[in-house]
Amino acid sequence: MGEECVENPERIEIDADLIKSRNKMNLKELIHPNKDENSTLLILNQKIDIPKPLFYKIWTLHDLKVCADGAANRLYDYLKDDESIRTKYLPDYIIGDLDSLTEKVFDYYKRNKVIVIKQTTQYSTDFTKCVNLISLHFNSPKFRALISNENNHQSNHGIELEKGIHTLYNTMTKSLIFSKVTPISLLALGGIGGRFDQTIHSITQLYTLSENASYFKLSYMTPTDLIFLIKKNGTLIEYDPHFRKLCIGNCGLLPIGEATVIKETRGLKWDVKNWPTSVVNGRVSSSNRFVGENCCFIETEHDIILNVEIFVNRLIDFL
Ligand SMILES: Nc1ncnc2c1ncn2[C@@H]1O[C@H](COP(=O)(O)OP(=O)(O)OP(=O)(O)O)[C@@H](O)[C@H]1O
Ligand SMILES: Cc1ncc(C[n+]2csc(CCO)c2C)c(N)n1
Repeated sequence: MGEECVENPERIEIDADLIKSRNKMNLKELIHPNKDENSTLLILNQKIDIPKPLFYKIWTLHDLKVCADGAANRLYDYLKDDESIRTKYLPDYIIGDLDSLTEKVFDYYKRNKVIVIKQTTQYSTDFTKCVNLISLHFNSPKFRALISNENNHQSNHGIELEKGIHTLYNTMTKSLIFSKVTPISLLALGGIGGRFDQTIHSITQLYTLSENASYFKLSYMTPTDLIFLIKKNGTLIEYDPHFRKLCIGNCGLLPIGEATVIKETRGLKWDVKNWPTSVVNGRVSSSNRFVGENCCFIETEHDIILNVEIFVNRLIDFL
């Protein structure tokens, strides 16, 4: 069958019941995780640049809060207005090689009983140290026991200094039955749009977690976008019509990891069928948008990255 592209009106009805999709997701749940999942807000080392009420709300909606190294400086600075606020928003963990964490911020969070774990390896990023830590936190009773043992406080919480977190993680995954693991909704702030190597590394994490630790549902929130991975073989993306109308703008289907074919989309302004897409040949569905009243269906031959423009000033009204 040849390729097709049709231009739809601004609103169309999509009958979700008629769509056979392997995966279903709700757009809002990327920010407001479902209560039956474990959830983590991961703060990466870039200036926090979203409205404060939204940040506070997102914070309270997540079970666990983790700062990657210098991200703790960013959190500390973001909450500079009022000391009492700062003590309300203490992360559960700070982890990294601790090269960017300032002494003042290190002392502050240590004093306030935040668990600070040093990992010196220069063969993984502080981001991946965080990801391994988050999985251990939720899935390893042994790790939790190590952390809660007061005797370990002075010795990096009993975690070997170079790459202990990776060793513990690798041991744990050997006995982890993935299908039984409670999904972890992981919302990362920062990581995109600053340094380009870091940005690309962040994108690699969408693919590698989907492949190797699929219980993670990772997405990035920036001041302009939500960015996440759509698995191959069909995903139905659902949303509230008002949420779409007020909080959502453009979207892009981005074959960053590999070229693919978009088998079918239903509910985009420009819906396609059998549409080859690749970064190399320059055929990418950018500046598209959701026109399905309450859902959109996307089916691709390989995993693909989706960015959805968000209006951060309005999000708070829907959380
Ligand atoms: N400029 C940036 N743009 C995007 N993401 C960033 C940026 N700086 C840091 N990050 C993210 O925050 C994490 C923690 O930041 P940190 O400064 O500790 O970086 P790092 O892992 O030590 O890398 P490097 O030593 O290359 O700066 C990084 O692993 C990365 O995911
Ligand atoms: C081939 C190769 N390229 C780069 C690095 C450097 N590196 C990768 S992750 C990291 C930690 C950042 O905090 C550093 C320094 C390496 N080890 N191997």
